Amino acid sequence: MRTAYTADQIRAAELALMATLPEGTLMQRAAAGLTSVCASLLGRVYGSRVLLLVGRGDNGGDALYAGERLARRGARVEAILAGSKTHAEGLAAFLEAGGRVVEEVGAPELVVDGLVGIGASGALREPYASLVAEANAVDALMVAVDVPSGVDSSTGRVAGVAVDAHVTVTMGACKTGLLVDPGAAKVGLLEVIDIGLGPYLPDPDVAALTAEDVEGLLPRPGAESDKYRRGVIGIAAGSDRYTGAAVLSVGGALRAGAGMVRYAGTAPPVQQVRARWPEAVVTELDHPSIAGVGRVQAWVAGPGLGTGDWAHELVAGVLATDVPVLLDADALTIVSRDRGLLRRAAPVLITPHAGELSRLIGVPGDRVEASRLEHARRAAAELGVTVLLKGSTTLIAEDERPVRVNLTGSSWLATGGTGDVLSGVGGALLAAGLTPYDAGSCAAFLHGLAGRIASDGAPLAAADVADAVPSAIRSLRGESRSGGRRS
Ligand SMILES: NC(=O)C1=CN([C@@H]2O[C@H](COP(=O)(O)OP(=O)(O)OC[C@H]3O[C@@H](n4cnc5c(N)ncnc54)[C@H](OP(=O)(O)O)[C@@H]3O)[C@@H](O)[C@H]2O)[C@@H](O)CC1
Ligand SMILES: Nc1ncnc2c1ncn2[C@@H]1O[C@H](COP(=O)(O)OP(=O)(O)O)[C@@H](O)[C@H]1O
Ligand SMILES: [K+]
Repeated sequence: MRTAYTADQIRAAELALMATLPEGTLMQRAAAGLTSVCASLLGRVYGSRVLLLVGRGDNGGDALYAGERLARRGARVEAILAGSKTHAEGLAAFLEAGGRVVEEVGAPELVVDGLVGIGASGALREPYASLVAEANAVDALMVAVDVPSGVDSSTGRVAGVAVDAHVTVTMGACKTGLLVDPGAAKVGLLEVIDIGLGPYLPDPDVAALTAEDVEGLLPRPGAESDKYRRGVIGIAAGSDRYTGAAVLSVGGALRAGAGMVRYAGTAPPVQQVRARWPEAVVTELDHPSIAGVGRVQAWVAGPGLGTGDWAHELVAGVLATDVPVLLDADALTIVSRDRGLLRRAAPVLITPHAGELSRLIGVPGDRVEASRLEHARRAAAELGVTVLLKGSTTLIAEDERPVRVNLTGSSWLATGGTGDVLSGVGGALLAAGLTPYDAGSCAAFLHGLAGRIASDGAPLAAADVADAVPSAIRSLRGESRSGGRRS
């Protein structure tokens, strides 16, 4: 499990650790780690040109001490002092080692962003904002110290301009804002420097599953398994107009290892599902009731279903059962108009994108996008359900638990129908007995990995993602060894 923490959590842990150590030890550890990352990026330190952007706080101190070390190894290190004051000891050490203070960005090979770290709040003020815009435009490697300046370390919010880092060297432990978009998109490669914080860290604010975790959570059939025990999933999706959503959701469920898929829909999607997935047991509905579908261990409702009375009645029927339900797409529109439907004893996993979540909690979509973590948490608490918020980083929120962040995925997944596949994958895992929290996190992980495999750097179609889910599951063992990094 990869874990991340808010600025307050990190600060409290640092204070506890600092009390056990001589003054300045932590900053020297941070600077040593930062120097070693910069040195390996530069390849040859001697003669290289490095620019430090130095703010007024300890983030600037880290940069100055790393600048000192690089200067001692023969780099030509310059610093722009952008704060109203500067870390005095760090500056003295930097100057002593031959570092120079400059006013212009110039033409460095590598820029160290030490403007602000966990002490920042709100949009970058001047002169930082202009300096960041200028430095982003320079053709140089950009290394952010602790956090790319402009990214809120606790939430991932980016209120204005932010450093576009190639590498972020973060101290002690990962910060939440480095994993959550829009901030996560500014991080580049993430390097965590061990400064001895481990024993002082509390329960994490957010967590990300690794391939090893998913491997451990996924059910695997054994000698005693049969199709019913592996989990039967019911899928109420598709409509006369949107037949494809049904095919994709059923495909996701079958490829993710459902023991059996029972599909229920009107004649046109039934025809399509039958043709593409003869494995599915289909029920053609002539009225909106799942009464004749047969026993299932979990339901998926919503993809391509429509939002009229017919769909409303069908979704209400699904939610009236006593099994876990995954609601996606049109079912989310239906429950946002009739939230009472969510009052039920068995668990609900909802899988909205930002627009759907905005309708559910009555917050404008751009605000949800800007503060994804806050709104995923809020929806989970307000609605009493598990929320899987889709997007470039997918979040899984449940009241009183660390939010899970998914680190797999590929921007090529931004194409119609991939969400339908995800609903089937999540539903199959619910039917297999995983909790909504684990089913949602594992589904997001596998779906992201399948997206990467299906794409391999080129466009994909949603059906390819479903087809790649078995490869994703097969690759978990290899990924466990390599750490499952985001591409
Ligand atoms: N503690 C430790 O043990 C260790 C800490 N370490 C390092 O220290 C860093 C934290 O240092 P920090 O606390 O000094 O805060 P930091 O982020 O450098 O600067 C905050 C200053 O910036 C300003 N400012 C705020 N918002 C702003 C904005 N929007 N736009 C412009 N300015 C803004 C604000 O100034 P003010 O508004 O008060 O004038 C405030 O004073 C941490 O990230 C890590 O790198 C490591 O060495 C490991 C050991
Ligand atoms: N930029 C992106 N990077 C990674 N994944 C993305 C990106 N955009 C969308 N996705 C993923 O693609 C899927 C899209 O789902 P959704 O919006 O429901 O589409 P649809 O309704 O067409 O199926 C989600 O799993 C989402 O997390
Ligand atoms: K920084």
